[in-house]
Amino acid sequence: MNFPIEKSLIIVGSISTRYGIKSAFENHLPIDLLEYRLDSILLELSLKEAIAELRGALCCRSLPALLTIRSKKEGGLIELSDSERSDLFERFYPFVDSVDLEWQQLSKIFKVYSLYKKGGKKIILSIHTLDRFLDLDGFVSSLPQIQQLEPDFVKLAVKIENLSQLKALTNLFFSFPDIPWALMGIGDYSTLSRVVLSALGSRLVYGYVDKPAALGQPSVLDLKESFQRLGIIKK
Ligand SMILES: O=C1C[C@@](O)(C(=O)O)C[C@@H](O)[C@@H]1O
Repeated sequence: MNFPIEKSLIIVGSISTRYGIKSAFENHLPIDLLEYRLDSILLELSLKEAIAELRGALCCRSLPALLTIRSKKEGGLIELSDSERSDLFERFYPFVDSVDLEWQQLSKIFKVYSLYKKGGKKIILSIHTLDRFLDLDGFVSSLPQIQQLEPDFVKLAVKIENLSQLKALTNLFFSFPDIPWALMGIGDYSTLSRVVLSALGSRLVYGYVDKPAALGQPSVLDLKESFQRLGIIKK
């Protein structure tokens, strides 16, 4: 299935529950890409059940799919070893169109990156700081290494506690205009940050399909309503 790489703003719908797997294709949601948070889905289903349900949904998908399996260190919801995560990423490789990998943990599952990259699937390299704002200087110093890996998107999902932090994040667009950014805030400024950052050029914006996957994450329906009202996307 084709990843909508040509779109300037890609709306990603996060699915975290069994209900979400079942309902996503039936509802006509304003989504360009479905994110499957397997670490969250595994709270409700056994591994065997989750694999069966997800494969069933993905083999006849009508929207491109993104696979995310976060470890606890990356803000994930269940404890999975690096080899368990690698195994799951490999099993679902034929059924998804893109993958989200945490930059700081990449060396532990580098073979997953190589597999997806060689297969031409889209790669999102992410950094999450769910409980604090990012050390921007530290991040900028690691940008050359990140760029060497040629990710399709560089994603930052960080807690924003005041407007100066939001402003600091927006500076990345002007300092590094050639990077395909996916920038978003978590917490009280979650929705405002997604509106501002999407208007300025963030390529991916996340909302939830079934339940919030992060503090303050808006629903995809709320995002669409705000974006249309403000003229960020057409009605
Ligand atoms: O990294 C992200 C962004 C996110 O944390 C959000 O804030 O919308 C939601 C997660 O499911 C996704 O993997």
